[in-house]
Amino acid sequence: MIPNVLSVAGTDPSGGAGIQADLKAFSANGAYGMSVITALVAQTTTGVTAVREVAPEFVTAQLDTLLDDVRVDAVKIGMLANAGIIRAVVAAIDRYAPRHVVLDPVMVAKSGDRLLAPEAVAVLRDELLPRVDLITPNLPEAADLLGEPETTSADDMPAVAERLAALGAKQVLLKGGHLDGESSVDVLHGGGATEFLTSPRVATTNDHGTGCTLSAAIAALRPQRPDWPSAVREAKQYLTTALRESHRLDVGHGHGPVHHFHQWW
Ligand SMILES: Nc1ncnc2c1ncn2[C@@H]1O[C@H](COP(=O)(O)OP(=O)(O)OP(=O)(O)O)[C@@H](O)[C@H]1O
Ligand SMILES: Cc1ncc(CO)c(N)n1
Repeated sequence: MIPNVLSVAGTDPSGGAGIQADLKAFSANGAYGMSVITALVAQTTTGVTAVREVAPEFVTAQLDTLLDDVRVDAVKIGMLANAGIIRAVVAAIDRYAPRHVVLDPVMVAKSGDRLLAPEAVAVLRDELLPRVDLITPNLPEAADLLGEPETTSADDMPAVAERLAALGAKQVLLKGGHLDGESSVDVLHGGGATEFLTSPRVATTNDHGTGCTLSAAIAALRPQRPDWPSAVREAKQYLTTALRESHRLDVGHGHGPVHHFHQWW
């Protein structure tokens, strides 16, 4: 049976990040995609010009309407914008207890624009993080969640991932995309094990929405695979291929999107 996978996130009219990227990644990874929108974001490859946050009660209305009808096999949570929306999502998780939940703790867009109110970071850490199965922070997000300076070395990443696990996340995928080097290194920590996931760094400026794509691919694959490490490794391979194929796109003048490549297209 094809899994039903839900993205709870903000929008990107240019189709590279947020809900739009998630739905493409779900389809390409064999899932049926659904979405609950938390914020309308006027953004493209060059940055964000405006944000309209959805009222928390309307996020709840979308979640309840959907979850009362449809079985959801996995959820990917992205941009949440503010504390009210975080709490609406927390309440829905408590009510419906979805099977697999991935949290990409989106805080700042690649362009530097904030996508989460600074005072909401503590709410995300204390109320949402302990309720999810996997969190996928990049290095600046990890530093913000831990209230410590950002690491600049891959050697430090296992210890950072361990400190994040101590906040209550069952599995932590710490993304090293912001480090320099020949390889793009992530660390997966959970269930008492730590592993490095290393892929060749693709020389491209088409890196808008890489984090969204990775977490969405993980959510799509998890119901189809026996455990988190299998889903995460395959999703990382999917992202590397999507980055490699991105040169075939001509979208915008800034950080372009990745190509949600499928072998039969
Ligand atoms: N040039 C690249 N080549 C290969 N992999 C990359 C490259 N850039 C990023 N990655 C990988 O992409 C994933 C996302 O990493 P990153 O740390 O950039 O996340 P992010 O900042 O959340 O992304 P975004 O905010 O654009 O959605 C990680 O698995 C990282 O290793
Ligand atoms: C809606 C949305 N979510 C996440 C990101 C992070 O890339 C973005 N730019 N926009």
